[in-house]
Amino acid sequence: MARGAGKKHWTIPLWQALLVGLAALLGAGLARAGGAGDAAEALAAALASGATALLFLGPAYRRGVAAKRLKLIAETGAGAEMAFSADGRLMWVSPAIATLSGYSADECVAAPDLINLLVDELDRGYAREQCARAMAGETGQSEMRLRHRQGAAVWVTCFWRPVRDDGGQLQMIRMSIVSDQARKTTELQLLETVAALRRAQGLSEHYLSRNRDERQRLQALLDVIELGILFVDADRRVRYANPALLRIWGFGGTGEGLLGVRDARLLAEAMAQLEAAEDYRIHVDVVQKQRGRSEPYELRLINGRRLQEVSAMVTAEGTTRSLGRLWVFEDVTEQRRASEDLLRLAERDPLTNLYNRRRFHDALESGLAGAQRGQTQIGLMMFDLDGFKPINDSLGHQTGDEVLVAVATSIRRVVRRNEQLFRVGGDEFAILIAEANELALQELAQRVVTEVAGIKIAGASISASVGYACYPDDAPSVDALVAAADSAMYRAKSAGKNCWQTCAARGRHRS
Ligand SMILES: Nc1nc2c(ncn2[C@@H]2O[C@H](COP(=O)(O)OP(=O)(O)OP(=O)(O)O)[C@@H](O)[C@H]2O)c(=O)[nH]1
Repeated sequence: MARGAGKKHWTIPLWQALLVGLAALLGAGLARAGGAGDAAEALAAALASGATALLFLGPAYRRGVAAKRLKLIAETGAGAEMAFSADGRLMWVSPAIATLSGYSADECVAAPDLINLLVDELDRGYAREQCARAMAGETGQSEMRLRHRQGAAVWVTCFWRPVRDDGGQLQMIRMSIVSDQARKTTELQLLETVAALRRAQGLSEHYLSRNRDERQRLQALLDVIELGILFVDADRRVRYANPALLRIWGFGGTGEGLLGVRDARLLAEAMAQLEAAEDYRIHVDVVQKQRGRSEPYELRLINGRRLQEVSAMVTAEGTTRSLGRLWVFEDVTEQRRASEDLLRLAERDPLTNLYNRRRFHDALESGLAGAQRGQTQIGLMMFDLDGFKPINDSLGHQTGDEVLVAVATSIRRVVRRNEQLFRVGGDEFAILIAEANELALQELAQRVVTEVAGIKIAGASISASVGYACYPDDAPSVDALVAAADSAMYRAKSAGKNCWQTCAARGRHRS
């Protein structure tokens, strides 16, 4: 709207306007009007209707009182009141405009462009549109931001309506401006809170989804892994069991089916499958009291399978509070079988399945060390087949093999618990006898001679020459003992074979 015409914002004398306004109020019914906005409307109507209303006024003193009241009503409203002429000039504005905008009523009336002065840059275009509507005689309201003199934006709602004379002619436009700042601030705070909540919700959904993905990956891992995983909580109830655990222990159902089951029930089911069940129960009691990771424990099942078990207490992050215990079981049957096969290959003679020379030396050393510690005697008996080469040559290598296997089988039958049998060379064997005594050695030597001589294969004549010596009486070391037993055996060969001899120092001869 265009600037006001004069310096003052009243375009007719104040006394005249107030009195005319009061007359209009009386005429229109003040009781219906009620508020400051209506008072301003009445004032505006008075401005429009001009001096004719003066006809209804009373004495001079009453005029003065009414004018003061009307002025008071117009000037003390919470919002600013404005009156524009029909051609858009600001004719009057109440002092409350200073509270809203920081500009005095005089400054507003004098402003060359009221919108530029009062309205925030962002809303100026909108304000001009609204003005054009008002000028076109529309009634309406619009929300916009004023720009306070001190820089802050102030949200307001403007109510505007045309004021017409009795003939319908546009006399002026009346506008009320009410501050919306408090409501807007609350609204903005609310919006910010909602936005913050949405952000928080988005974030938590993001983490939830990440968590779900993480769980899926972990679940997939635990489902395919061959290790049996069992988690038992601090109340000793199952919280998790993966499919491999059910397979390994032969537990029926699913992992969910075990949820909440007491660990004692699982232990009982496990113990029913174990070879040394009581040992395992003791082991479980011991590790339950340990905080850290337990040592691997090997379990032998009655069905021949072997399991390895490790467990560890799980504590709450950053504390020592126990959340329960994680048990991991691995079926090591195949691994053990493979390593036992390797060990057998390394220690045993593949033809006779007797311990080989390598194992013989190990056993000899540990046997001598044991005898030394226990102050006991250990005996070494060596025997070699007589005329084995001719058997090979005449009957074939295959028959020779059969003879070797037959010798191993028959001598294995005559050795006792404290005696170990070895094949130390082609047709050469040894027996290590712990806690040996002379009589037992002689009896064993004779049994060997007799057993070998009794073997009948393809009409071959089979016999053995046997010699023995003892530690520490005949030899003080491993090498010396081997040499002494060997020499006794050769003495038996020299003595005609198919007999036994002890070492030369003792001077014993064939039985
Ligand atoms: N069939 C077979 N023969 C073997 C094996 N290992 C060694 N031999 C043979 O065993 C024979 C051992 O011969 P000797 O002990 O020296 O000869 P011997 O005829 O027994 O002579 P004496 O011991 O003096 O009676 C050799 O001919 C070897 O080839 C084997 O695994 N299988």
